Amino acid sequence: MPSVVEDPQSYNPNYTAVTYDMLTQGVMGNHSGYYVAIGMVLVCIWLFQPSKPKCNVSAPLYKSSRMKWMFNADSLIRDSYTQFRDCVYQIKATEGMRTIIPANLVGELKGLPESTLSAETAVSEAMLSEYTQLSAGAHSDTLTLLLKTKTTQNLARMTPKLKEELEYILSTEFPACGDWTPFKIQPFMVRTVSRLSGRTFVGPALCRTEEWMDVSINFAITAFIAVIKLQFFPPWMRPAAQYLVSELTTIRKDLEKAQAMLKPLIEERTPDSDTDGYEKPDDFMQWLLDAMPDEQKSDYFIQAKIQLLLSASSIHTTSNLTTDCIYDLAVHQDIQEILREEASEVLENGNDWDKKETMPRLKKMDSFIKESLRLSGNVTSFIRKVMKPIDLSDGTHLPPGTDLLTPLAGVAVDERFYPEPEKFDGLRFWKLRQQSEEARDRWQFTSIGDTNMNFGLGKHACPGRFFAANEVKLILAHLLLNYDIKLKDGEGRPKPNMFMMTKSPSQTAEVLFRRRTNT
Ligand code: HEM
Repeated sequence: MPSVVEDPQSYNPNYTAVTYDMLTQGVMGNHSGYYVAIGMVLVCIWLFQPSKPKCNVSAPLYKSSRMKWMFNADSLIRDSYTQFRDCVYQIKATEGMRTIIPANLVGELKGLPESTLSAETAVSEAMLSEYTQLSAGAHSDTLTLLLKTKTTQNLARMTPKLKEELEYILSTEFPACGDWTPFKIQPFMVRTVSRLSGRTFVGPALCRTEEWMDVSINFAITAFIAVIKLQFFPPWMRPAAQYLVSELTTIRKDLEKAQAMLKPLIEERTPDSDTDGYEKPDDFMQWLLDAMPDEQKSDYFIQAKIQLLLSASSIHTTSNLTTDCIYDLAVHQDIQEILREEASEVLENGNDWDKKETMPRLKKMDSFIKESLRLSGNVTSFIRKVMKPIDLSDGTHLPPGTDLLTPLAGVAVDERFYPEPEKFDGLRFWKLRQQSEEARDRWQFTSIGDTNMNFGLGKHACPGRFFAANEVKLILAHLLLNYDIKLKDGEGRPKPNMFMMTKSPSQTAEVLFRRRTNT
């Protein structure tokens, strides 16, 4: 069994990550013998339970075991895609039948309203929000709007603060690297991204505290374990079985802890907000406070929940990608110098982080990050539930209740969209952008499209992707300007871990860093 499992994330099942160790520890607690016995019975019930009621989609079924869906969804999607790449097909997943929509038809769906094709219902069902509370509910729109407006528009202004945070964590938690030094980068990246994001989300007073980092990092992990445990019980047993899932209590306690940490900070802010000369703090906590109706401004529970959902959506997704980028830099030595040169040119005197044009000018870096995400990103995308009947142009009828996904891992290696798809070409998207005036603004890391679904599609496409791009570029540029990176002698690129539809970079691999002397 691998010692690590998955990627983390948000209240979208496409992103949740836990280690196998965490999972087994979480599942067994201190009564391992007892839980192993119960666990084995449940696994057997679950593995052999009859298929869920079939939905009436007339589309071929790709036959595969549930174990493959659990432990090897990446190959499952790639293999099934090879067979059916331009047709609608179905896969029996752990939670029932999933209808897979090919890239050539997804365009017909991405603009449909929530009342016809729902992302919220699909995510809520997949994350068992009824039990786990993993949903912003009525506040989803506010969260998304603030990410699209305040967070994205203020990126350049926030970047020097993030850089300050990055330098601080490097000086306190990164080795000196006078000579080549092995370092486990994944756990460091989780803490770094949590700190940098925290600086924008809750401000400097809270983001450096271990208590805040602990809840903001672990909320997604605890929730993911809770979902997995609950999934072992058939739906009719869950109202009772929820009391056996200790993580649900941990989730409630984490929300209470977050609320207790946020309350004094919010209280400090509210009375002064209208006073002359009072300078409002510049963070998501304040933007949210300003956006909330008066009667909810002192609802600390809502603020805690939104903050933890924000952390759950952002920390592990972004840290996974940054870790994958480091692994790719370690493998592809030649690209390090190219990206370093670009970074020194763009940052001229090293202090231009607050200029709006700085990040967009890191075009080769942008391409490199997108290529890493193409080959290491999620397995599926566009999780949706059909609410009203839909007829596709190929004649497929999708009745209400149908659960949809797109085969991201297959599309990402389709040679029609990405020539020499298995080859890692850090400048792939940069070269495409050079081809014409029209292509200049396409193929960006944050661009989305029917063959480019790492951030989803349509109204629910990831609103945090510009923030993520900013963070990853900042971290990589800073590391490249200050360190050389390579694999340990005789080792290849660290293998990713697969668990329950999610893929995440190795959490235990070490790569070598050496401080550059000319900086
Ligand atoms: C590399 C990093 C990231 C990846 C790969 C990623 C990926 C995704 C994907 C695939 C979706 C679902 C889109 C859909 O169903 O159409 C999504 C939704 C979302 N993401 Fe991200 N994300 C990342 C970073 C972030 C960050 C940094 C934030 C917050 C600052 C964030 C906040 C959200 C939110 C709030 C949603 C739900 C949007 C909605 O349902 O309307 N994500 N993300």
